[in-house]
Amino acid sequence: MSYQQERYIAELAVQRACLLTQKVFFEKAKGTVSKDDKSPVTIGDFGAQALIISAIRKNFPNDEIVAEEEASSLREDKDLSAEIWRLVKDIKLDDAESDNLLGGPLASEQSMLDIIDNGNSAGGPKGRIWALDPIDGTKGFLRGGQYAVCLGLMVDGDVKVGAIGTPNLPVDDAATIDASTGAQQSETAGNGVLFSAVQGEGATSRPLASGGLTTSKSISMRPVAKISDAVFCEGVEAAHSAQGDNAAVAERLGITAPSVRLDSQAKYCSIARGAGDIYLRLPVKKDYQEKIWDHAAGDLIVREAGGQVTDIYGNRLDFSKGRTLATNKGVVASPKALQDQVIDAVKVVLKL
Ligand SMILES: Nc1ncnc2c1ncn2[C@@H]1O[C@H](COP(=O)(O)O)[C@@H](OP(=O)(O)O)[C@H]1O
Ligand SMILES: [Mg+2]
Repeated sequence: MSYQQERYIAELAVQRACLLTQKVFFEKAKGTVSKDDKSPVTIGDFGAQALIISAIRKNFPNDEIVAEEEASSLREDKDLSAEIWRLVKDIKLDDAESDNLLGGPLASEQSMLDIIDNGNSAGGPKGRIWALDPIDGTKGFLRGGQYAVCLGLMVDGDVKVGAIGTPNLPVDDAATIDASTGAQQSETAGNGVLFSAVQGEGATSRPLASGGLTTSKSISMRPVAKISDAVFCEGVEAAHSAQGDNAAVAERLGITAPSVRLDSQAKYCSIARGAGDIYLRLPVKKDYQEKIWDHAAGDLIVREAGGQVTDIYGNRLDFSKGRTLATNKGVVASPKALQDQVIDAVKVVLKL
C-alpha cells in the first residue's frame, strides 16, 4: 500500500503548525522575553500539537497518536490556555482547499484541550500510530536557531511516512550550513523547508511556504569518496549527546573538519540532502531512553535518502517498543556505505 494520502495530510498539517510556531516566535520570543522565559515554547508546543492532532483526527479518525505534550497543566492555567487558543483559532493555510482538507479551525478552547490529550497513546507494535513532536529542538527555537515540527506514521511498529518542517533551514538544498551562524531567522527570504518521505518511495524537500506535492524535489545524501572528507553533525546541547565522544569518533575516522551543530531533527534533514554526512548522537546518560517522536520522521527521511540509521551498537531503531526507543542507545546516521565503518569507530571509542 502506498501512503501518499498520509504524506499529503502530514505535510499540510506540519506546514500549518509551522505557521503557528513562527507567529509565536515573532510575537513572543524575539527580543521581548528573557531567555529564561519558557512560555514561547509552551505556547508553540501546545498550539502546534492541537493543530496537527485535529488534522489527523479529521482524516484518520481511528489512528492512535503518541505526542510529547498532555493538557493537564494547561487546564489549570486559564490564562495560558486562553493565550494559546487566541493563536490557534486564527491559523490557516493560505490555500482554502488545503485548509479544508485539515478540517478547518477547531470549534472551541475546550475542544483544543481535549484534542491535545489525544496524543496519549502508549505506542507499541500493532496498528497505525502517529508520533508527533510539535516543537523539537525547543532550545533552538528560543535561540532563533534550528527547530523542527515532526510527524511520523508507524504501521505495526515500522515507520511508513515522515514529515518535518524546519522554518529556519535554508530552502536551497545545496546551501551549506555554517555552524557559527546557526541562528537563521525565518523572516530572512529563503528559509523554511518541508521534508517528507514515504517508505520505499524516496525522500523530498519543498519550500515550506509553497503548497502541495507538485513543488517537491527528490533529495539524497551526498556521495562521500573518502570518509575523512565527511562532515559530521551533532546537537548543540551538550546534555543531549556526548560531544567529546562524538569528536573522538570523528577523529578516529580521520575527519578534521569541525562538527556542524544544529538543534532538533534538522540534523537528519540536513544530512538527507547532503548538507553534512554523518549524524552522531552518542549517549550522555546511560539510562536515557530516546523518545520515538524525536526520531521517527527523521529516521525514515534519512533512510529514504540513501542513508542508514542505527543505535551505537549498529541496530536499527525499533519504534515498536512504546513511547521510547527502549531497546536502543544513542543514534548514528550516515550514508549506507559508510555506516559499518562509523559503527566500528563508535565501538572502539565507547569500548563496546
Ligand atoms: N539526556 C538526553 N539525551 C538525549 N536526548 C535528550 C536528553 N534530554 C532531552 N533530550 C531530547 O533531546 C531533544 C532535542 O534534541 P537535540 O539536542 O538534538 O536538538 C529534546 O526534544 P525537545 O526539544 O522536543 O524537548 C529532548 O526530547
Ligand atoms: Mg523533541
